[in-house]
Amino acid sequence: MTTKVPVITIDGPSGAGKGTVSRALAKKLGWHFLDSGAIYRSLAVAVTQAAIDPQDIDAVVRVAESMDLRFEANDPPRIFLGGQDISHKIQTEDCGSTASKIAAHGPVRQALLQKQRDFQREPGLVADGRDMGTVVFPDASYKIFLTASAEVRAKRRHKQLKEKGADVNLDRLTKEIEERDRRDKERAEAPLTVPDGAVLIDSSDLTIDQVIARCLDIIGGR
Ligand SMILES: Nc1ncnc2c1ncn2[C@@H]1O[C@H](COP(=O)(O)OP(=O)(O)OP(=O)(O)O)[C@@H](O)[C@H]1O
Ligand SMILES: Nc1ccn([C@@H]2O[C@H](COP(=O)(O)O)[C@@H](O)[C@H]2O)c(=O)n1
Repeated sequence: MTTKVPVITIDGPSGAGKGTVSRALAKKLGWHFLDSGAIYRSLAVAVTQAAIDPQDIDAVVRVAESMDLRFEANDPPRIFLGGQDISHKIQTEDCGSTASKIAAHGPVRQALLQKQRDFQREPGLVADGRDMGTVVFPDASYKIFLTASAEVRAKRRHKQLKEKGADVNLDRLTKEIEERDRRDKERAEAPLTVPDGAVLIDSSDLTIDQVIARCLDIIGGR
């Protein structure tokens, strides 16, 4: 008999707090954490560094299949591409935007599918992304859809980037995030949507700790 490794999926739009909450939950539970967006962002870095046209899907797929990614679960977590620390490079909105353009293509998503599923290891996994509950882990034990108003999400992202020393303009950032969300929702392949059976949490008026408490309630305080 095989025992299923439990998975909690947290999907939602940009800046809803998925990464923050997923990481905290994984730490509380002593489970693994998958930041699937970081995989798409790393591919965007790899494609840019190789001077490949993001529209050349065959070439992007080849990079996706061969890229050597390593995650280090430090605080903050670090990510290495072929030994190069790209943890800072993947954080820009430009990188998020390129990631979202290449993520719209089915063959690219297919090339990254197993890399994400490999994170499902004992004792459990908290997986953050856009299609965790719909495509990557459709049999997840618990599914959460975390959202917040577009205005709140843009302000959060603006504050986050400013704190990291980035020179960002709120109006421009709001437009870029709206454009990325629209692309993620409207694409034909694995669009961002509320998975069947997911519990919706709107974090617009909740603190990070309140969101974590709600998630723990949903999974029965495991
Ligand atoms: N409930 C909250 N209240 C206030 N700030 C929050 C809340 N949740 C998250 N934040 C802050 O918002 C910023 C974005 O959060 P986070 O990176 O977790 O979002 P995300 O959903 O993972 O976004 P993306 O999908 O674009 O990576 C962070 O600086 C985080 O600390
Ligand atoms: N499961 C996922 C995760 C991410 N993407 C795409 O990557 C972009 C960046 O993701 P972040 O969570 O790091 O902001 C995102 O906008 C999506 O286009 C995805 O398609 N599927």
